[in-house]
Amino acid sequence: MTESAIKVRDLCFSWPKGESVFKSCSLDVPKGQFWMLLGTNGSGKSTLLRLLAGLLTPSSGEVQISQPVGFVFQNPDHQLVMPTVGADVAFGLVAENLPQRQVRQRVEEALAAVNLWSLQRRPIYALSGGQKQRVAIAGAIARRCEVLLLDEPTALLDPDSQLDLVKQVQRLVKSQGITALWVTHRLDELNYCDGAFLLEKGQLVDRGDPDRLKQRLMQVEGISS
Ligand SMILES: Nc1ncnc2c1ncn2[C@@H]1O[C@H](COP(=O)(O)OP(=O)(O)OP(=O)(O)O)[C@@H](O)[C@H]1O
Repeated sequence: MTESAIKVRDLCFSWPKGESVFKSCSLDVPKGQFWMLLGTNGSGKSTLLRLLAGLLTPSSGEVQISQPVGFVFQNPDHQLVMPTVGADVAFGLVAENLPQRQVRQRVEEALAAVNLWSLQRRPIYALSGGQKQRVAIAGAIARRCEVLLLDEPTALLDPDSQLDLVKQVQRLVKSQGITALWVTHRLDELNYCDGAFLLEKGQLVDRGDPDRLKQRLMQVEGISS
């Protein structure tokens, strides 16, 4: 049987004022695969990612996720904190207290993995939106993250950069054995993943083959292929 990097069982979650988001949600993401999470506005996609990352605590149920976990937000300006590319990736390693030489090596490897090695000294403000998202991903790779959670990482990117980023993550999953869960509204991004979940009002109503889910959503939205 395939090993799961993310395993959720009977997850329940309500906001403090009592608004229930998940009543009994269960899912598995196989290790080393790239899965996407789709659903209408307010269906609970971001809340689920935050529960998986441990940023929110379930009311009940179980979340098992391979550690360490990296999180990529919709807006990279909310997570890049240092003045230059190399310094930002290195900043994520501070807690590990590694020797300087090892930090440098990990930063260089991670930036090479996202094709940004030559921009190590570039100020963050001088990067495009897509390059900033790749710096955020490099931060997770430098920390040797087993799982990458990406919350609409292409929402603020132009169409070419959107597809570049999704292809980049597909390559990383294959080359580094990372498991990725990517939230999106864009059906063309489904062409790059191994599987997808469809969330409706906190319930997983479909899961599996991305092409089938794409067809289903195109019918709902009245788009012809
Ligand atoms: N901080 C919060 N406090 C209370 N309710 C919240 C909070 N954040 C989100 N919600 C509510 O939780 C539900 C799920 O929201 P969530 O942001 O997870 O949906 P989503 O599927 O990611 O939506 P979108 O596609 O619009 O980003 C919604 O009803 C939303 O109004």
